[in-house]
Amino acid sequence: MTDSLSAIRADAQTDHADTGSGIRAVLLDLDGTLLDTITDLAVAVNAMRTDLGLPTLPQDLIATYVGKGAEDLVQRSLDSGLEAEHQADAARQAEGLALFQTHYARVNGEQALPYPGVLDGLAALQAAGLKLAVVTNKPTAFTLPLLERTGLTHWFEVIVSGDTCPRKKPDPMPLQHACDLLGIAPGEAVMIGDSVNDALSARAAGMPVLILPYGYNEGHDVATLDADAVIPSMEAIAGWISQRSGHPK
Ligand SMILES: O=C(O)COP(=O)(O)O
Repeated sequence: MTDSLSAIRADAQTDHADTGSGIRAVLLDLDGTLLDTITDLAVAVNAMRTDLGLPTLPQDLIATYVGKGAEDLVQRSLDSGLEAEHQADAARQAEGLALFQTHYARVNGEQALPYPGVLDGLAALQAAGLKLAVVTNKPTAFTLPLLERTGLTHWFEVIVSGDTCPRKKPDPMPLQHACDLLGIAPGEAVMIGDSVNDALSARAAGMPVLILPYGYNEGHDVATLDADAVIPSMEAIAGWISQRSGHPK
């Protein structure tokens, strides 16, 4: 862990739920899964571009750059539409990242909203006795205020952000770390996400993965992902887990 504040652990060694499915915990992606954050992200990206004398980009295009963390979002937003020889060098990227961070700190959470079904879905998972964790590529400095501002913090025993571990999704490390903090094996968790980064990290960690179709997925159809199922909304996830046990609720 690079920052002791980047992971929150509370009550993680208490008795574990037995849903009959072998699943004890649900790991949830943040951007594009729990919260629709693209408006605030696009405001910050375009404010950065304006500061650098660049034209703004359409929000839908910026949405295809979300998923691999803030540095990657800034790099892709600076290089958008440019040939390789004109792409931003390290100094330009650092300047862009600093500007993005300043702007995003100002607007983070202003227009972010839970997707339909998220609150009922979290309530159903919690009622089923499942432990809940966030595993996001968003940096800690933005994750924690965003969860606070949108009233979601209290649902989660563990929060693993993009800078909590040395490697981000699609590496399995942050998912494995969340499981360690929860005191469970990766095979006892299910990952819920919207993108290739969630699907690949879950597969590599050896856990099932369910995909929600409304997020960002870097501009690609979610049907192309290697996932156990594409589920229409968070409300359906508790049902999927209980059906997996052969004892539908
Ligand atoms: O910050 C990002 O790029 C995406 O964050 P996520 O992992 O919650 O989708």
